[in-house]
Amino acid sequence: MLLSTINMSWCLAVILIIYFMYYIWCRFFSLHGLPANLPWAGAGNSPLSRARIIRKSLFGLREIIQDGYYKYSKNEQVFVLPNLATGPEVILPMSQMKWLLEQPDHVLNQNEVNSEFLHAERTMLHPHVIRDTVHGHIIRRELTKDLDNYAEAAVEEIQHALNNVWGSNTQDWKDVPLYDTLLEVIGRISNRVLVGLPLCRDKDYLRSTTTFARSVVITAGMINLLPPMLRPILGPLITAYDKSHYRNIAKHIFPIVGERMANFKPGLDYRNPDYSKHNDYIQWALHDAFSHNDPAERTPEMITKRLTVLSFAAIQSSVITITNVLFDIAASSRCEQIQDSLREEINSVIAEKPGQEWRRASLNAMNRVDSALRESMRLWGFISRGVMKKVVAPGGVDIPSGDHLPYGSKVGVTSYGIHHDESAYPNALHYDPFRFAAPSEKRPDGEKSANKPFNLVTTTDNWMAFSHGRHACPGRWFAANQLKLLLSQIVLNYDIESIPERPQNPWINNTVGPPIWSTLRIRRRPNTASIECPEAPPTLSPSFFEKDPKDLSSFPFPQRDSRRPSTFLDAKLLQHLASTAHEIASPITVS
Ligand code: HEM
Repeated sequence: MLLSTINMSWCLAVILIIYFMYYIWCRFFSLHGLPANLPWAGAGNSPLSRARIIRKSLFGLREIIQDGYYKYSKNEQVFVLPNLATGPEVILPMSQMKWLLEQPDHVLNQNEVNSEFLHAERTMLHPHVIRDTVHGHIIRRELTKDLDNYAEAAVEEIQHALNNVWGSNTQDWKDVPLYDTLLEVIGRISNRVLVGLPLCRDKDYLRSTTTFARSVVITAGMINLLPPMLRPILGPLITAYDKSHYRNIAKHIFPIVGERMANFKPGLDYRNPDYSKHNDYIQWALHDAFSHNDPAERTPEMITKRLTVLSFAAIQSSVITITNVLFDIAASSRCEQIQDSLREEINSVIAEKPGQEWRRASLNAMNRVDSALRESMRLWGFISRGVMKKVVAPGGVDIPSGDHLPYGSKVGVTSYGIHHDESAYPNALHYDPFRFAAPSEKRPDGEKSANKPFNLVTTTDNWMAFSHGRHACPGRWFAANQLKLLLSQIVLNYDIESIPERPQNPWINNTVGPPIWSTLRIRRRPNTASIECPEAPPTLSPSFFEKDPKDLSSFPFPQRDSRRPSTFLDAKLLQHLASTAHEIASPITVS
C-alpha cells in the first residue's frame, strides 16, 4: 500500500515536471507554427535570444515594438512581435493595412483577439456577452443616436461629480489623485446615461461598477500567465473579486429590471412617454431582448451581466484617456496658454449656440478640445496594437508576403510604431495639443478626406487609438462626446497647475496604463458656479418599495460568496505594477 502511494506520488511529480517543462517550452521556445524564416523583433536567430526577448515583452514591449517597426515595417518586411502573455503576433508593414482590413471575419477575426486577451469566457460573466453583438447594436443605435438627448444631463452630472471630488475652493490649490477622482467622475457620467438617476450617484453601486471596470483587465492578465491546466482550478479564485462586484451590481439592478419587466409591453417604443419614462440601457436592453426570440436574454441576470461588461468598456478606457490628457496639459511648457486657448474656444462656441451649448454640433465645432484629446491618445493609446486579428480559417491564411500563417496565429499592425514615427508626426514624442486642429491641407499625416480638421472619432491608417476598420470601437462617438464635455467643464471651472515633468505610463505587456498613483494640483476658478451636491438618493424609486415584496420572490438574486472580496490581492498586484513602472527605458517628453 505504502509502495503504491509512493509510486503514485512519483508519477504525479514526473507528470507535473513534464507539464511544467512543456509550459516553459510553449511560452519561451515554440514558434507556434509560424514560419521559421520570419524575424523576431529585438531577437537574434538563436532560441535563447528569442526566449530572452519573450521574457522582456512582459514589461519592455515598447522598445521591442520600436525595434521591429524601424528595422522591418519601415523596410516593408513582416516581423514577429513577442508576447509572453498571449503568444507571438505577426506584424505586417503599414502598406498592407488594406489587405488586413479587407479580410472577412471567417478568415481573420478581430473579436477573437479581444476575447482571448480578456479571457472572456472566464472574466466576462457569460459566454454570450462577448460572442454576440447585442452591445454593438445598442451602442450604435441608442447610445450614439441619442447623444444630444442626454447632453444636458451629462453636463449636470459632470458638474456635480467634479464638485464632489475636487471641491469648490477658489482660494487654495488642491492636490488630487487624478486617476481615482476621474474614475468616479467618468463612472457617474457613464452611469447617468446607462442607468440614470438616482443609481448613478449611489456610492455602493458606483464602487462596484468602477472597481469591476478597473480590475477585470488585471484579472485577465493573471489568467493569461497561468499554465492552461491550472486555469480551471485557479481561474475561479482569481475572478472571485470581480464576481463579488458583479453580485453587488446585481443587487441594485435586478429589482429595477423586475420593476421594468412588470410594466414592459413588447413593441411599444420606450420613448413614448405614455408607456415609459425610462430611456436608458436597461430599457434598451429589454427591448433588444424581446426583439429576438431568445428567452435567456430576457432575464435580469443577462441584462445585468451585459450592463456590467458594457460599463467596463465605457468607463476604463475613458478614464485612462482623460487622465493622460490632463497630465499632458500640466506637463507642457505652455500649460497655462493651452488652458486659456481651450477656454477661449469653448466660450466662443457656446456663446454662438444659446440653449444648445453642449449639443453635438457645438462639440464638433471645438477643434482645439478635439485635438488636445486626439493628440494625447496618439501618444498614450492604451493598447499598443492597432488592428490585430486571429486566423480562424481552418486551413490558415497566406499573407501578402507569401508566408503561410496557421489557424490560431495572430496578424495585424501595431499602432505604437506609426503613432510615434517622426515621418508621420513631426516632433512625434512631444505633446502638441493643437496638432490636429489645423485644416486638412496642413495636416501632418497626409490624409485628404476633407478640408476640415480631423474629428476625434475618425480613425485612419496613421491614427488607431480606437482601432481602425469595421471593428473599430463602436463606442467612440459616445466616448468622444463624454470626453469633450468633461474636458470643457474641467478647463472652464478649474485651473490645472503646471508640473515640471510628466509621470510616465507603465507598460504591462501590450497594455499602457495611466500613471494611476500620480497627483495633480487643481484650483476652482473664481466666479464659477458651485453646484450643491446632495448625498446620493435611494437606489430604487419609492414606488418600488410600495410593491408587495412577494412580487420579487421569484427573482434569482445571485448568492453572495461567503469569502470576502480579495482586496488584498488587488492591493498586492497594484504594488507590484508600481514597482515595475521604472522599467520604461526612454521616457517620452512633453514639450
Ligand atoms: C476613450 C475611450 C475609448 C477608447 C480609447 C476605446 C478603444 C477601443 C479599441 C482600441 C477597441 C478595439 C480593440 C481591439 O479590437 O483591439 C475598442 C473596442 C470596443 N469598444 Fe471601445 N474605446 C473607448 C470607449 C468605449 C466606450 C465608451 C464604449 C461603450 C459605450 C466602448 C465599447 C467598445 C466595444 C463594445 C468594443 C468591442 C468591439 C468589437 O469587438 O467589435 N468603447 N475600443
